[in-house]
Amino acid sequence: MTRGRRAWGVPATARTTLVALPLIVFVVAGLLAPVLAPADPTANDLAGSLLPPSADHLLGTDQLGRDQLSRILYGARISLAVAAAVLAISLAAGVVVGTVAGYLGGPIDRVISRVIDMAVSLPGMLVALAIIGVRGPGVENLVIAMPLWTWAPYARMARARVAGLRGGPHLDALRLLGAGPARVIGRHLLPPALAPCLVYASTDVGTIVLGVATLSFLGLGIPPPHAEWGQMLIEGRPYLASAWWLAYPPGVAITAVVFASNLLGERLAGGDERPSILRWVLPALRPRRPIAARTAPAGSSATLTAPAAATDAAPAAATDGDAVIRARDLSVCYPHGGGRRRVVAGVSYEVRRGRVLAIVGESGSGKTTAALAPFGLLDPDAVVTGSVTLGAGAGARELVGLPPHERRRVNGRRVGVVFQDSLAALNPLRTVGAHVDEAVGNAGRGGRRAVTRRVTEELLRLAGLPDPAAIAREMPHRLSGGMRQRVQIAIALAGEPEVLVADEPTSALDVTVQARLLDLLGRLRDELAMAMVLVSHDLAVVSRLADSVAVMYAGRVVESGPLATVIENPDHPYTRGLLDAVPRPGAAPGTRFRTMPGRSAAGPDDTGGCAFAPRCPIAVAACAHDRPALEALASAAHRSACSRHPGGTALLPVTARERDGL
Ligand SMILES: Nc1ncnc2c1ncn2[C@@H]1O[C@H](COP(=O)(O)OP(=O)(O)OP(=O)(O)O)[C@@H](O)[C@H]1O
Repeated sequence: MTRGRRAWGVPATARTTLVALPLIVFVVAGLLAPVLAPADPTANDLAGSLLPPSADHLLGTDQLGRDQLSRILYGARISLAVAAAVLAISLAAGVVVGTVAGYLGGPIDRVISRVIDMAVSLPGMLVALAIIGVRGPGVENLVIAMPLWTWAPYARMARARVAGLRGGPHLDALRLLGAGPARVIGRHLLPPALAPCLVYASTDVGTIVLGVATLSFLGLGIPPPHAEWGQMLIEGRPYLASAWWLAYPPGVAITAVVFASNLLGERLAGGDERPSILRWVLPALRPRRPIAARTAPAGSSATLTAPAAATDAAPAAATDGDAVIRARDLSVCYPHGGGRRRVVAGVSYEVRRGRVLAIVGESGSGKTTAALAPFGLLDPDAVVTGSVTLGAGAGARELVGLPPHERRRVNGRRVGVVFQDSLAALNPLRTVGAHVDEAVGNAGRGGRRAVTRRVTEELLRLAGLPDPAAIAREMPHRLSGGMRQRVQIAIALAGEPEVLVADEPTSALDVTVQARLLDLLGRLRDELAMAMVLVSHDLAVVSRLADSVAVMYAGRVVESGPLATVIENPDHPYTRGLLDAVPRPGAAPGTRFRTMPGRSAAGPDDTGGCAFAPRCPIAVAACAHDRPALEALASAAHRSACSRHPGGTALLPVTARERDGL
């Protein structure tokens, strides 16, 4: 049966309420006990002892003449208050400890995980007995003793949830916004960690109520004369045969609460019905109709289109010497088998204001790593070397090796990033508006709530989203993929960045939405004169937007230059292979696109010669051991790393400046 549907004509919410009804009744009864109870639950009346149920005493009286109904009502108050206190402590301690362990990972996580394992394996009731045995019975000691074993399952659940989220693009996006660990944990990891714990807590209510009753039954819980259900059970036990109304009502109350809490927990865990916070956390469990974008349709981006004019001609906003980002000899290593393995080697590029550099290559060629390395967005164990300068003159900043607190002043302000997986990059718990508000605040462009929201709506409008006020109130999963990418663009624009990095921004979208998004990026580039780095495996996509291109293979740039030159006169056999695999204008109907044989080589240092040689149709023996350098061709800006130069263009001598730039 589909979740949320009616069974026997009863809606899911009504069935959940029905299941939870005994719990709800006792919570309300406990809260209203001073109003509802007909008598003082501790007032003795020996003349009226052991009276059976009657109109005066609906549940009779006990051996001291105390009204049983009043004691049941006050018993609910005490049992559920202790359960609430124990749950609050266990939840808070467990979720915080588990979240910190899951977030930090490494040795701290391992130590905390062992402690959690030990706490879970302890016989909880024995621990509570030992502590109460030393400290004595009483509400306070119960509240101290019980969380000592009840916190551990929450910690385990929270740790598992956060460890699963730790490496996600959503956290990369937050780091990019300049969020510190406290903000990441507090705002973005605690809520999802809390969700499964809340489901478990609904079951735990019954366990704790039963535990309190058991301890009271053993004389170690709530001491007399307090009305407590376990206490009432022990007092009624000798009268089971003669005065059944003493032991049965508290027994029924305990059973009802335990059953209701277990059934409720089961329903919530099964996803049949969720309180609102869980609905935010697990949005995928409900079928949703994405809101359709209302922007005008555009043409397909599936064909390769060379720019009309040679792309050396800068857009109006750009002037020579406007380089906003310059990477020199950028390399990235990861720990590997006791040593290090380079995955990107000696990459150099520069992008000027109002220009777009596309980094293209097959999967695993290192394009994302080369594009994100300057901004500290790789895994923490990545070792980045070389130099990347952001800006020019007095505002220039070296990004490689920037300490985290200084990086926070760059990311989200001077640099914006659009990630490939828009759903993963956005927090499913927060509205679109909250995401953009945060980016606006971080960029120092916010103010009072209403002012920030106005800026947010302006950014959403700039990103081409219709009805920004309504979109701001939506949750990310309610939007289509194209709209979520526009939200990411709005977030990236919040700091009016000098550089926008878009990592495969359109690869999950259909061609029409892809084309609209690329047009939007092109418009923003022109209007805001940003430098853009566009990462893509698809030359057809980049041909729509890029001015220059760097083709990467096995962690190295193998060809670079103005887009029109590279497309019309490719030199490297790998670039030719990429071009042969996409539709080109003027291709005869029925033309078959060729795919390159073989698979991409693993890394830049895996072979002594040209990494592409094993797949190259024109390789000669020397290619296997001589690694060709990136050399300038007929135009100094067009460079290729192939010793055979199948483009047939003459080689120019390379100056030191040219060797370092595009
Ligand atoms: N955390 C990591 N640890 C070790 N190696 C990594 C790590 N991240 C990436 N790599 C390696 O770096 C190389 C380049 O990866 P990268 O993601 O930059 O490639 P890509 O060209 O962007 O591919 P894709 O389009 O599939 O993302 C790959 O060989 C990849 O396995």
